[in-house]
Amino acid sequence: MSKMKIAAIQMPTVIDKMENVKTVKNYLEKIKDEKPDFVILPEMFCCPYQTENFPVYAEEENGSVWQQLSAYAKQYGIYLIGGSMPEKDAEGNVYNTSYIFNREGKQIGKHRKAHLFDIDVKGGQTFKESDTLTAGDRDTVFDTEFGKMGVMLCFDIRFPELSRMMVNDGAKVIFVPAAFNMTTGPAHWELSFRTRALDNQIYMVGCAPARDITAGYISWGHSIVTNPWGAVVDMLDEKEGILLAELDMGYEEQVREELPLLKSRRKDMYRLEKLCR
Ligand SMILES: NC(=O)CC(=O)C(=O)O
Repeated sequence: MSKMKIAAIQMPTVIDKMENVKTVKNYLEKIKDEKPDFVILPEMFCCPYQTENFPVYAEEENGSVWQQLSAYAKQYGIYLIGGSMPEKDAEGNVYNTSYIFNREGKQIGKHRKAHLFDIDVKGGQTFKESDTLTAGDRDTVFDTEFGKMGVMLCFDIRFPELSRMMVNDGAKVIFVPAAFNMTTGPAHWELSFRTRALDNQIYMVGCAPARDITAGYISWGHSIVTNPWGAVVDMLDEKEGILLAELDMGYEEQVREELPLLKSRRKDMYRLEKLCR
């Protein structure tokens, strides 16, 4: 199958965890006639994005939010990239985790954010995920009838090594639940999605929370799809809404043939010890 339909739900995040889960259901109901193959939610879609909230909202895998997402994937017959939520493990570590469900509601992937968002921009955004979160340690690629797909979380996009690992593992599209802010958003959001799409000749799909100017962390919004040529297919503004797009895997192959960047890599020259120091 060459063409797949995606929907990115740019929803608001409110304090009541399960209210956010209901919002997902309302959106799925609204878009069901569009018959999307993949639906993606924003980073921390059910937990206001603040470090002190992560341990409080955290659930173990199979918890109440997980159960609902699994049920929605099955009910609507979609692949659901469940944005992200705080996950706690048996040792009490908390991760920023994206669960991925197939059309039967079975979990087929799980990504724990590997690069924690610790920044301190003078006169701009300060944030320290590592105050309450533990980092994941692997890339995430899963199988579908359209080929392999990848998921990474927000700050992960800034590290080209991770997307390249996923493409080497066969990812045809990279889904990115994310929440840039009013400092990094205008500067780097579109640029990051276009760059990763261009250097990997791949579709990138970003889904952000809708902007709430009263929130402790203000989301940039602008959910986006970029294509293997590095162009923007579509992008929302900051308001609540849905981005629907068709991704053509045939076009991806065509770009990779016409401009053979992946094939022309000097693998004989690149050295792990030079890339990782
Ligand atoms: N939530 C984030 O990880 C934000 C981010 O990556 C950014 O650059 O902003």
